[in-house]
Amino acid sequence: METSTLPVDVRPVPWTGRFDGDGAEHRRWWQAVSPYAPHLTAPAADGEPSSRTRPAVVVGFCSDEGVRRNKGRPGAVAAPAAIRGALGPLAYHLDRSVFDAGDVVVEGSALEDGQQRAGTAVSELLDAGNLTVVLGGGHETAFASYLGVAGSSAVASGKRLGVLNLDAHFDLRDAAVPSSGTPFLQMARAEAAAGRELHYAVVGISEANNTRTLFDTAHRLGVKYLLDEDCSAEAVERFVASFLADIDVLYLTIDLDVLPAATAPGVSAPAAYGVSLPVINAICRQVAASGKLLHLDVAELNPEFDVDSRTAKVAARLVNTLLG
Ligand SMILES: N=CN[C@@H](CCC(=O)O)C(=O)O
Ligand SMILES: [Mn+2]
Ligand SMILES: [Mn+2]
Repeated sequence: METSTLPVDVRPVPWTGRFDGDGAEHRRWWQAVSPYAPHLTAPAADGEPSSRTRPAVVVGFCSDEGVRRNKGRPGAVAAPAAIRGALGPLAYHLDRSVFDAGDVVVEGSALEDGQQRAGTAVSELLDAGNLTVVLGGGHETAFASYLGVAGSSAVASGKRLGVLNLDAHFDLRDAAVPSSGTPFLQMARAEAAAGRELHYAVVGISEANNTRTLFDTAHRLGVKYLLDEDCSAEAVERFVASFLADIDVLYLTIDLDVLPAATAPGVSAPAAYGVSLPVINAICRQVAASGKLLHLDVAELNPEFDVDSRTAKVAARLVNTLLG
């Protein structure tokens, strides 16, 4: 049997959850997810599957080095296991297969090496016809995701990429070293080096938690954004529809600190205001229905501060919505 050659450090371990029976009518995520092997997800002979049905492959990115460098609260290194733990018991109503490719682990301060390896894994999985799902990690996960998406044949062949970030923060810091606060400026620079422009939009920006210099950078780069206080269901729907209209493929990144602290306490920087879960979930439905979703990631879960696993459960629910 063909085995995976992906550059992961930890092979997938069995998922767990409640057992109600073996039949499809009892199926939960833990019973549906299989370890990834390339031959299992090979594209059908009759062409490319739609993004609504193509197999999804989960990769963990175990890292909080970016949060540590950004002076935040470390702990996101344990998030991939916590999100899998919250997804496992959920009822499985999906029209697609889901595979687990294991984890890329950032050893010590070797963040850039981990981002490169995760990027290589994502590119390979995308080119094999899968929808890729990276479970971070601090928001330094986003640059690993970007490397994977930018290295895919979809983007190399000229499809217009959009990056949609659900986040209280721009993460456009101009810092000497990459961190969880820098990934989108890194992307803008990488896109410019490739002769392209970064199409970057953010929903949920907290004016009080982004300095003037971050707003200036956002304006200079042409970033589209909605402030948290302006996130009515209607405004968000219009904003996302207009962003989706001008791109071919979407990379969606969810920084869980976009949600109010009561909904998502388990993050490095909990939000005093935040965007409500129904609005964030509606974006996930809209994105899933668009058929443009190429890749997604979920970042910034910190299990050390996660009261009753609330934030992990929210992350699992959003992934379930996006893949369902
Ligand atoms: N990824 C996190 N980014 C935020 C964190 C803000 C904070 O710790 O207060 C940022 O750098 O702006
Ligand atoms: Mn962020
Ligand atoms: Mn944030």
